[in-house]
Amino acid sequence: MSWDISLRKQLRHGPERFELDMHIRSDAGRIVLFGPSGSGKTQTLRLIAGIGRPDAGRVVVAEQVLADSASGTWLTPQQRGLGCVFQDHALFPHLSVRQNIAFARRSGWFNPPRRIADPVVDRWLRDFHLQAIADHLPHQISGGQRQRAALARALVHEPRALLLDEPFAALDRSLRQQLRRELKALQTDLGLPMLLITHDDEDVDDLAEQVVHVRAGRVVDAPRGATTP
Ligand SMILES: Nc1ncnc2c1ncn2[C@@H]1O[C@H](COP(=O)(O)OP(=O)(O)OP(=O)(O)O)[C@@H](O)[C@H]1O
Repeated sequence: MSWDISLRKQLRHGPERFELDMHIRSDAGRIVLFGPSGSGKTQTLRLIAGIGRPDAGRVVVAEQVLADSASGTWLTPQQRGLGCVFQDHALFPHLSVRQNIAFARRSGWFNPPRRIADPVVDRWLRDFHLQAIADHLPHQISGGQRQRAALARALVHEPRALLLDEPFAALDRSLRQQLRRELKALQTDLGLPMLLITHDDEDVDDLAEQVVHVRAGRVVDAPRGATTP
């Protein structure tokens, strides 16, 4: 089983409450979480990644138990070995593209040297067509190149699965299509389970092996008129 997720959490913001009660069991390589704004998609991804604890639940990814409230199992985000690209996970602005990718390979907090030589980093720079701008800082490159660099950084430590929160947001249509193709090929080649959040029908059509429709913190049957792959 690629994904066996069961999460319950109550979020409070002043007088408002939000109940997340999310259950996903699937063998699909590429799952898309699809639903309106505020329906709980990002919270689900964060809890799978280990950023915050559920009130109760279980996270099993690629047969590995990453969290299980019944047995008290709790792996930290680092121990989970997941590759994450969140909307707010910007690249480090003071590090070059090469250093940003290399950073994910290091266990300490020291910045990698500017001229770091690492064949694994070179491989991902090559695969994501980033060699020419490897020594540029994030503000010196395009949005598409930044997205590619963030994906390369998520992949460089050979994660057991990929979690992507709107990875193509803010890209133009042709760049989205190109990155979708690259991501799909990569996922197929590596056999890496991938869970992706999107609002874009074309992402759903092109990428989803399975669409999980989310409403008000829960999985629902495909609503009438919803996109199906
Ligand atoms: N830190 C928090 N404390 C309390 N409530 C929160 C917190 N973060 C999010 N929420 C609430 O949880 C609900 C789900 O938020 P979430 O970010 O998961 O939605 P989403 O489906 O990813 O939305 P979007 O598509 O706009 O990114 C929302 O109602 C939001 O207001």
